[in-house]
Order: sequence, then C-alpha cells, then structure tokens
Amino acid sequence: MGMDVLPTTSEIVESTEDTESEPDMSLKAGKQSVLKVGNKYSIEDDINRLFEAIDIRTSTKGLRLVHEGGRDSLRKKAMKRPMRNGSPQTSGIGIAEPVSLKQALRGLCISQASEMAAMKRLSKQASSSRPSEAGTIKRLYREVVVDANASGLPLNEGNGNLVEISLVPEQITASTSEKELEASQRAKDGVLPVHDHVVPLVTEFNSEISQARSDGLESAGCSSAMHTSENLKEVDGTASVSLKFSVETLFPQGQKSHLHSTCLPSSSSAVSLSSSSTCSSPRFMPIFRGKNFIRKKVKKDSSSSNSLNECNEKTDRSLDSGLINSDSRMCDCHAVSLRQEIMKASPHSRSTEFISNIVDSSPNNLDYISNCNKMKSVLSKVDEKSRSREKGEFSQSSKSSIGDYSSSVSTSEGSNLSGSSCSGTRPHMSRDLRWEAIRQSQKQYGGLSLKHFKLIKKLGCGDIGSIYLAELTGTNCLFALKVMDNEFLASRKKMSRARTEKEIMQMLDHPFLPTLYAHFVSDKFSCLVMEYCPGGDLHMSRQKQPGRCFSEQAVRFYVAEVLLALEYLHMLGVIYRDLKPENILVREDGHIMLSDFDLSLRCTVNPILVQSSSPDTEPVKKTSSPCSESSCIDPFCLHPAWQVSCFTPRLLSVAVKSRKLRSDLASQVNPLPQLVVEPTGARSNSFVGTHEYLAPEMIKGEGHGSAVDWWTFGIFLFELLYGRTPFKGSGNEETLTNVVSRSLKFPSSPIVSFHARDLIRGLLIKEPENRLGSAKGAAEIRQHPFFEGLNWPLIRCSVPPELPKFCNVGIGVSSYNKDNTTKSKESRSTEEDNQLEMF
Ligand SMILES: Nc1ncnc2c1ncn2[C@@H]1O[C@H](COP(=O)(O)OP(=O)(O)OP(=O)(O)O)[C@@H](O)[C@H]1O
Repeated sequence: MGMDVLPTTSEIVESTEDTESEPDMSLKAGKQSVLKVGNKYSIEDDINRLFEAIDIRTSTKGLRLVHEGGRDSLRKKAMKRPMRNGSPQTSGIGIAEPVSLKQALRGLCISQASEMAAMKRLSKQASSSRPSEAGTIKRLYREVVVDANASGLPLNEGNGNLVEISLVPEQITASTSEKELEASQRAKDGVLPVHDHVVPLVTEFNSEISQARSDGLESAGCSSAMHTSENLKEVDGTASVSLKFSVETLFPQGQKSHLHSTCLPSSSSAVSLSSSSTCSSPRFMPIFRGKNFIRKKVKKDSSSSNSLNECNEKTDRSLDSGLINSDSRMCDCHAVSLRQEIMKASPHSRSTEFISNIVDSSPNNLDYISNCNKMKSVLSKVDEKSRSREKGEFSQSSKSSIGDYSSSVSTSEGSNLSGSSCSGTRPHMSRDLRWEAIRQSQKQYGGLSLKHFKLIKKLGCGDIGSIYLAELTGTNCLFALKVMDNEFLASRKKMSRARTEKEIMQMLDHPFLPTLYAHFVSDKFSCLVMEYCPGGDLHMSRQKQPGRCFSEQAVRFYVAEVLLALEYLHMLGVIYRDLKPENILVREDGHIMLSDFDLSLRCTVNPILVQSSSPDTEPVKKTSSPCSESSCIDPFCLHPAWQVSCFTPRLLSVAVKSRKLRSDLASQVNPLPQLVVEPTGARSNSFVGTHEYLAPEMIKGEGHGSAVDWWTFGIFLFELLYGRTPFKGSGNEETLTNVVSRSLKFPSSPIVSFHARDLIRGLLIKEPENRLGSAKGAAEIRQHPFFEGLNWPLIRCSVPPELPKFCNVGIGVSSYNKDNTTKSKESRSTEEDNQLEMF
C-alpha cells in the first residue's frame, strides 16, 4: 500500500478509474416530448405483452427459471456468481427449477417493474413509427422461432439450451458502428453467439439512434448493446445493465440464440410516468408542480456579500449554534472571481481528499488505518474545527468526503467534455417546462454556455466545483449550475471524478435523483445544468428538528425514498458510496433528491432471478435478528417459524400472531423467484466516502462492493433517528477504529422502535457478506418490518414530512447581477469571468 501524503490533501488512487474511456459526448438523440394525454398506461399490460410473446414459445415446455444456489443450500458465493443451467455462457442462476416466468415476474416489486416499463415506454414513439420494445422482442422471437422451425429443428429438443433476452441499456454514447463492431466481435469470439435475427434488431435500433441524432435533438438516455458479462466486476467507461432471462427453448444442444431488445433513447416520446395525475397530494402538487422553478422576483438577498471563507465560517457558526437557515449556507461571495473561488473552494471545502494508492494495498489493516490517520492528522492541523462534523465545515470535518481520483487524467479530457449537450427528457420529468426552456435556448443560441445563464446565488461549494442558482436567460427557469474549473480539475487530478459525476447523471431518470438538463464546457469551465432543489439538505433540516432528530415517521419516509434511489442506482450499476444527510437534498415538493456522484463507483450488474427463500434454504442472518441474541425478549419479534425464536410465541399478540402466520405461510407456499439487480460482485479498493460513514471493509482495505451502500444506509438511518452517527470518535482516527472494532450500541434516548433498531442492526453488520442487503439488495431491506405498510410504488405521491420554506432558500436576484447580465462583454472568457466575479 503506497500512500503519498501531501501537505493539505491526500487521495487514494484507484488506478482502474484512470482508464475510463471517455464517451462520445456528442450523441444527441432526444426526441420532442409528446404527452399522451389520457393514455392510461398499465405496467402490467406491458409485462403481460412481453410474456405473452415468450409464452408463445414456451407453452409446450414451460419456462425454467434458474434457482440460485440450488435446493440444498443457498450459498452466498453462488449468489454472487450465478451458476447457470446448461452452457456456461448462457444466462441463468444455477439449478433449474420449473417455474412459470410470468408467475415469477409477478413476484417482482412494482418499482422494479416500473423501471422496466419506463424503459419500454421509452421505446414507444409518439409517431408510432417505432415499435415498442415488447413488440420488438415478440417480433424477433417469432422470427427466431420461425427460423428455428424452418431449419427443421424440433421445438422440444435441446433441453437445457437457452435463449437469452437481454434488455440492455447501454452507455448512451456508444456509436452505431461501435455497437455493430462489438456485436460482430462478440459473435466472432463466440462469447455471444449472434443469431441472424439479432443483427437486424441492433441495426434497426441503431438506425433509430441515428435518426434521433439527425433530428438534432437532445441526447439519448440509453441505447442498445449486447452485453454478456458473466462476472460482475468493476468496469470503466461503461454503465450498462443487462436484464437476462434464461428460458428453455427450441434450439438443439450447443445452439443458442440471443434476442436483444434494448432500451431506446430516452426520447421525449415517452408518456409521462409522472403520477401527478393520480397523485393525491393536493397539498403540494398544485402549488409546486406548476412552478417548475420559474424565477420569482424577490427581494435582494442582503447577506450575499461575504467571501467564500466568510461564508463558510458563517455557516459553521450557524451550524454550531444550531441556528441554521439556508441563507447561512449560501456562499454569496461578491468580488471574488469564480475562477479563484473554485480554486480555493476545494482546499477549503468540507471535503477531504486522501492521496494514496491502495490498489496494491497491504492487507495489514492496522498499517492502513495508521496511514490514514497520519494523513488525517496532517489535515487536522489545518483547522481545529476538524473535530466537528457539521455540514458546511472545513475540509477536516469528520464527515467530509474522502475522494479518490484518477492519477492519469489525460489532457484531452477537457476537450472530451467540450461542447454543449442536453440530456434527453426523462419520463418522470417529461412535463417539466425546463426541458422546453433548454431546448429553445439551445435552438436560439446554437448551444448553451455560461453566458446564457444569470447566476443568482451561490448554493454551495463541493470538492470539485461550485453550485449556483442560475436562471436561463429569457426563460425565467431556475437551475442548479455546477461550475467546475477545468484547470483546477486537471491540476488536482479530479477530472475523472467530474466525468464520473456527469456520466452517472446522464443516466439518471428517477424521481429521487437529479435530472441533468444539459452540460457544456468552455476553455475554462465545465458546467452541469441540474435540477435545483430549494429545500436544503437533510443535515440542515435535521438540525432544525426538536432534539436535532427526525421523528420516526419522518425518518421512515426519507430513508424509504433514499432506498429507492439506491436501488435504482444499483440497478444501473452505480454504487453510490457517499450517502450522508448532507447529500440528500429536499425538493420543492418535500421529497428527496440524492445528489453528488463524483465518488460513485460504476460497475456492471447482472440481474438474476433468485428462487424465493424457503425454510430450508434461507440463510440466517447472523446478527440482524434479535433472536440470534440469547437475550431477546422483544414482543414484536417476528421471526419465521422455522427459526427457534426466544420467547416470541408466548408474547405475541393475536394480531401479530396472525400476521406472522400469514407471512410464514406466504413464504412457505410456492415461493416466487425474485429479481435481484444488485451488483454483488463489484469490487473496488478505493477509500472514499465520509469517515463516520465508511464501511469496515473499506477502512480495512479488504475491497468493497455494493454492500458499502447498505452500511452507509444503516449509519444514515441511525443518524436521522438519534441525531448522531454510531461510531463517531473524538477524531477521525478514533472514528475509523470504532467502525472497525466497536460493537453497535443504541443510545437510550430518544426512544426508537424495535423494528428501526433491528433494521439498523441488520445493516450495520460488520461483515459485508452477512449484512442485510448484501445478497438481494434493496428488495431485502424493503421487506423489513420497519417499512411494513409502506406503499412503495406511490411513495413519491405521499405527503412528505415537511415542506421546504421558500423564504429560506434565497431565490433572490441580485440587482448587480441583473444589471451586469445585460452588459455586452469583450470576449467570452471575460464574460464568464466577470459574471463569476460577482460571487
Ligand atoms: N441541485 C442542487 N440544488 C440545490 N443545491 C444544491 C444542488 N446541488 C448541490 N447543491 C448545494 O451545493 C453544495 C455542494 O454540492 P456538491 O454536490 O457539488 O458538493 P458536495 O455535496 O460538497 O460534495 P463533494 O465535495 O463530494 O462533491 C451542496 O451541499 C448543496 O448544498
């Protein structure tokens, strides 16, 4: 383990990230948004249609879903690396067990299905010229069958041979030729035998992308590719999800066919997934939905005259005194050029970087911790406030993020970021007026740049850039503009982090994740145009709660939304790695938005169908259960009957007993397979995150995977409930030691329910392989009794615990700013600098 300690910052290098290939940023394949008003879309219809297509060929034989781990035991290793029935190249999950695929998928949670449906919906062109994905699958499947029949192959031969149906949203920037090359290469390699009928689909799909490109509209959200990742592993430059169902089919031994249907570009043709029509939250939606953050003229913020450091100090003071309002966190720093400011921002931001290389890290954990501590000691000298962990603090905050970076950022990366592009409209945002504003401006100006935005207020400083509230000139639409200094990024080797963030944001289309409307780059700055969240963050919000903790009900709401966001990220092959209240922003409607992806890890994820647990195969979580503790006497202990559970039976109330009985029966009778889209095999040796939130395996340098997100989720839950994190020490060093070695203890106050504590226990299991969520991801966590009764699919329409107070968010327009934005500038760079100088 080599570590380079720099005087002020240090980072851990993850060399694999250096080699990320820069995607082609120029792909623009968006389509005009068309709302199908009155078109009541049914997810189930789509799914049914899809399976009808499959059933045509499988009715005679039935489908085989592959049961991971077999009947005998559910071994975790097997779950991480699915075994497949038949050829090792085929998709599947171990020992086959006859189950109806339709039946299996009915067992899927709606949110998962809705993601699939969303992708499918994207494939439906408003013009109806583009066939739906289900239709495409069906048609191709027919072609395959016809072809197979024509070749004289008996339909019921070839037991054990599989057809793969891959729903593969590929990296959005892959070009047609790249994909064709890839397809033919894979065919050549024999890794993925390409049936004659596959090529036309890919070609057809690519031609759709080309068409979309030639339309000159916004970039696509996803495209097609063949993807045959057997092993889940960290990859660079790609973010793909392949959804493979293995079905017994028609081809003789050794012959396989692969049907590939793909997520079409995230064109605006999609019917809005927005549930606003069905949403019953009149309290908020009518008020805020219509706003779309069209700028309101409000009085000038008189407090916006401090330098960045003053602002940070002010923030710290406010936080320390508990008198927090969002104004205090706004870094309104006049008379400092943004360029200088951004350069200054990072060393003085709350984020801490550690330069080290643990790719070849020594297994000696103590050495590692000791080295980390050395670095932290160096940093801690910079500011004695480092012991405090409040948001807005200096970089030594124990809660500041530890970032890794690419050590070999090429100078061409700047140019790779160049150009201006607009992300495609997203289904859940398709009614958003901001899309139209962006489109119009792009059309009008031939692209976007900093000069087309009026910077209104500084919202915050991150590790790699500064965030401004900005109005797109002439549109009255407000955005959060992340401005990153290219020179700074390059000199501090943070280019790959910026790129990671941008690439991840380009993929996102989820109500609890930010929308990236556009991005552009000049010689000096790289900018992301994002959705603006006026409600501050959950850390700030928690400080304002009585006792500085949220009520359990509020916590349930927030963590549930975060869980869905994490689930979605994992499905996309993104391990978030930096969960903390500071990164949870509150939207205008009170729902959350998970932000900040520069520390995230991109990896491949191979969705698998796992046979639902049965009494004899369910692995017992070692410490998540109170029943594994001899002292458990909790009356609400709801444990499966096949586990010997302490005193539970006698203490259970009738209602609890009957509920327990129902759940036992449900799990014992015909358990349905479960779709698991969790990057369980991803591995990284980076050391990134926030001290109090770091998972033990990351601190120990053992390599980590997606389970780190479930650890941080447990810490997050704990902090929202108790107002502090569980392993916090007097300094970062002690905190890290506590995380690794100290057992979890719950404070005596506030009183927190058993279920909440039980969930925390399950999540804060130090061994990642035993941690709740490690095997089956978010689905496992959602089933925890803490969330019982929660309406997951409609949570985005539920009433949030509280609304952001708009008076605090400082949506003000500086008259100085206003005056100056009308000035004509000498040159583009001068204009940029001058505008930024105002902050
Ligand atoms: N979309 C947004 N809407 C409103 N405020 C935002 C938005 N995005 C970021 N902010 C504010 O800007 C601050 C800086 O955000 P950013 O994500 O760049 O950095 P960060 O959270 O400090 O993380 P890091 O340093 O690891 O990049 C946030 O803490 C938040 O207060």
